[in-house]
Amino acid sequence: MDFTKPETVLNLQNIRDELVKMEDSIIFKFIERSHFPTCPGVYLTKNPDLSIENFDGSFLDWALLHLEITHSQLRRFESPDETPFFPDHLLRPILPSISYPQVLASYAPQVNYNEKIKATYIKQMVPLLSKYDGEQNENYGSVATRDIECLQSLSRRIHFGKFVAEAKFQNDKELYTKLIKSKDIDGIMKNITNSAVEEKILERLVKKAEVYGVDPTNKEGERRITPDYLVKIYKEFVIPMTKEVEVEYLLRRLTDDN
Ligand SMILES: C=C(O[C@@H]1C=C(C(=O)O)C=C[C@H]1O)C(=O)O
Repeated sequence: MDFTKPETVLNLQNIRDELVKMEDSIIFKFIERSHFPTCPGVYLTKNPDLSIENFDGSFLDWALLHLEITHSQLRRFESPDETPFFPDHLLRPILPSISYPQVLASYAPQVNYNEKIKATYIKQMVPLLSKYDGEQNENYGSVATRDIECLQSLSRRIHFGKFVAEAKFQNDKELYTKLIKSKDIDGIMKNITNSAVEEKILERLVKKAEVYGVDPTNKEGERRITPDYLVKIYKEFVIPMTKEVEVEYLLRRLTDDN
């Protein structure tokens, strides 16, 4: 997929192929996170054991914010497939700007699910991915960097729903215009859903987890990335949030004459 070539971007099969490629990246980042315990202190705002001057968020928030500031100067967030967690803190790139052809509606950057993605990752995914429940202060930096890798991959995957939605809108403007005009959210959700594609994704994840996720060195009682965990994460969190992004993007689509 080449974001300078719109015809490659809005081809639904190309988009689906891209989502398949992201599975491997997400699984390998989950495996990296699985080497550490839950480390709840990383996510605690105003953690008394980890006070950060002039900052009242969590250690993870501080690390993610400062990485995004640097990445914004490297032009990361000019790319249409990147959605920042701290959009109000970005800086201008030090590299020359790339004028990507407009593929998505002008409001696309405002469709930002990262707060929900972060909350879901911390509350629902970390307990499944981490090796055991507990602290490991000496690894706070490693845990935060692994979490950021997971969050950025999950964010890119879920916000790819904007490309899926635009492709589906272009493929059937009449249907979606009618549904959007009548604010038929259930109708939009029903029509963007492709259960066969979802089923195929979950079946493939089981196979990949069996191949990639098994760690023979795991001690008794320690968790590891099992096929069930991966399927649960995708089925209950990743796919539903991707579809929410699709619906939110489509609901505003008639406000833009792109
Ligand atoms: C991404 C798509 O839209 C929906 C979301 C999917 C997902 O998040 O994996 C898969 C199929 C659809 O229900 C698609 O149609 O490919």
